[in-house]
Amino acid sequence: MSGAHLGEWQRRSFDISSGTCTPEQTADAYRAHILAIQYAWASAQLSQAGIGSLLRTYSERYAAVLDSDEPRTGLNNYAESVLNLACSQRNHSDKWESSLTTASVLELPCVRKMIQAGTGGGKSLVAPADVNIVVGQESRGSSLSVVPSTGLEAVEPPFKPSGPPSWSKAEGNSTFSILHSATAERPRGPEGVPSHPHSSAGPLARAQSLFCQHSSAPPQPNPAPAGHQSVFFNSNPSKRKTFYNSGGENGRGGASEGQARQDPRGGGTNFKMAKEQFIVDQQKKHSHQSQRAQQPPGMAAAIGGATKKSLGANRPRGTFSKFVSPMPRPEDKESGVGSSNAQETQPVDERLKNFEPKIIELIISEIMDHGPPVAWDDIAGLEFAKATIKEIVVWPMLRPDIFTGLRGPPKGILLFGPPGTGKTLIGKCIACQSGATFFSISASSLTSKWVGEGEKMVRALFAIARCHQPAVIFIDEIDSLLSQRTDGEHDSSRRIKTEFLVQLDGAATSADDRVLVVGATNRPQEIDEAARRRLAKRLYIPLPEAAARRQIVSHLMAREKSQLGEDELETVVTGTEGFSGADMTGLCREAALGPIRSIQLCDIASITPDQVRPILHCDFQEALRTVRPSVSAKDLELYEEWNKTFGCGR
Ligand SMILES: Nc1ncnc2c1ncn2[C@@H]1O[C@H](COP(=O)(O)OP(=O)(O)OP(=O)(O)O)[C@@H](O)[C@H]1O
Ligand SMILES: [Mg+2]
Repeated sequence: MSGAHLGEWQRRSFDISSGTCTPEQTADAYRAHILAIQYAWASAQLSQAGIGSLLRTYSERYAAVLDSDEPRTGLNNYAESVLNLACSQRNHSDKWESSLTTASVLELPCVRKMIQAGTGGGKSLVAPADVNIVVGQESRGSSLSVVPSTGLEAVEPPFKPSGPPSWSKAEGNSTFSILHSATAERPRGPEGVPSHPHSSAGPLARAQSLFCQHSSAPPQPNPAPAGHQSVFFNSNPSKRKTFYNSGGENGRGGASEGQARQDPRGGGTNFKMAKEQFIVDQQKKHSHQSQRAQQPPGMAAAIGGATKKSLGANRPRGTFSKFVSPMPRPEDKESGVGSSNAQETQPVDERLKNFEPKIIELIISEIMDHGPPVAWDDIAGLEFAKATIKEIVVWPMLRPDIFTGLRGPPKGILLFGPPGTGKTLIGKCIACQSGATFFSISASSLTSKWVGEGEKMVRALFAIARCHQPAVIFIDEIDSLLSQRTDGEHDSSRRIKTEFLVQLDGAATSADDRVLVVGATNRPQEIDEAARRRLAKRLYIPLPEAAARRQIVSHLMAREKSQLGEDELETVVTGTEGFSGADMTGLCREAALGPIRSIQLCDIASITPDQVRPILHCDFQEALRTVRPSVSAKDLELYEEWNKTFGCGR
């Protein structure tokens, strides 16, 4: 090593051994050591044996700092960071305070009007069935939502108002005398007394019993019918949760079931608030998705499907999509909800014992996914790249016993070339055809998922991949993950890069591991030189040649109603020199719109699909006027140049 390097090394070693460093500083120092070793290796300053021993020593020390739970010496603060993150989020375990109180109800204009009307001895201004509608509309900001059509039944089901209510000034407050009269008509309990516990209490108490049924009031010996809950949610969060969780096998079942069970009317009402229905619908959808996600990885391959796994782009998003709160909810623990899931994702392998179950769960549940299969024939042209990939990826995965020693496959492949030439498509095809466990991650999801947790995700990703061998880790747009390291860059992204390099071929990887990293990029020149060396097989994915363009057009036209003669096809092919595969697809899409554009506007509503004319050559000619190639000749030169310098093609 050079003198400067050794000096720096010495300074860091003193720092570490001084005992005054924080765990972060110690981890940084070890990381810097590892980098220095790697650079020394790259520039052949150290022997192979020395490198191996040094890397092993410092990787172990680095790992010890990263994985240790000891707050003084370790960095394993994942739970803490997650808690910090989660603290700023509101979720259904937060306390829920209703803004609707007895006082605020009395302040409502409609109630005031009714009071005045009652005081004035006039008749009711509002029909009983409208009461809840008015209350609902006036209580802005209260979380009330009332379905108007359900009327009074939804407010107070056991009441059966027959005829106009009697508005009397009895008991001082005329507003609630309507309740009093209704109480008299309430169905009686077995003892023949009105079942309402406050039948003899003052009107205010009765009003409270109606509007704040289960709030902070002391426990009631004979609770009011559960029908109240559907309208006036109380401010007690635990009961509210019980309400949501009351139905369904998984403890998160629909509100309707719970409601039917609690409904004292016996006959069972189908009344459901819009919010409840929404929750039930979302839960059904969610349980469907999780069933799909829980399919074991090998199963899809066994049924001929692909094991494409994606983190990010293809995942359905939404409030109820697959977000799993990192904090177990108390009721989940009690009911055992999620325990089966947790068991499935428990680290069963020795190698995973140092990783937090949540990270493993995150990678297994979010990175693994299933998608539509792509065959090698779906990729037009690129014969050399396809043959090389089959040789490196597919065969060694199928016959590991033959591909040993010098014949062992490289640990990393880089697919580079202009945009839209099929790099991602090849990734999908590898996923389907290699029979390996396929992890597809986008670099951005690794860097942004949990800030500061990226390197742990990377370590866990490789550890899980090693447990699921043979495995392929596909990283699309890898340049954003492994770009050149600069002085000004963020510390966390530098740590992720270093971790990646260590994992790609450090002491962490054994020669027998069948974990292949496939990176795809259209900016190969931005990739860090250390990463470039590790992605040993660098394959150029060029623009499609004439034969490939012809294949793309005929492949796409075969699925549509089209009439394109051989000569016409040839003119399309010659007219699309410089088009990428994606441009060709775009051209075909544009041409396919030609027959639709030729339909008269007045006919478009009534025409049947059979009456739409086939796609013709003139549609392609028209489309060629608007679709242009997306790759410039200058860009192409850069790729060619990079391929000549670093590529592995012929
Ligand atoms: N060789 C090809 N054969 C068939 N279709 C192709 C080919 N190349 C590209 N396409 C079409 O173009 C679309 C985009 O291709 P893909 O996403 O693989 O490009 P890419 O090389 O990953 O581009 P980028 O660098 O911008 O990510 C594909 O979905 C496919 O429809
Ligand atoms: Mg791509």
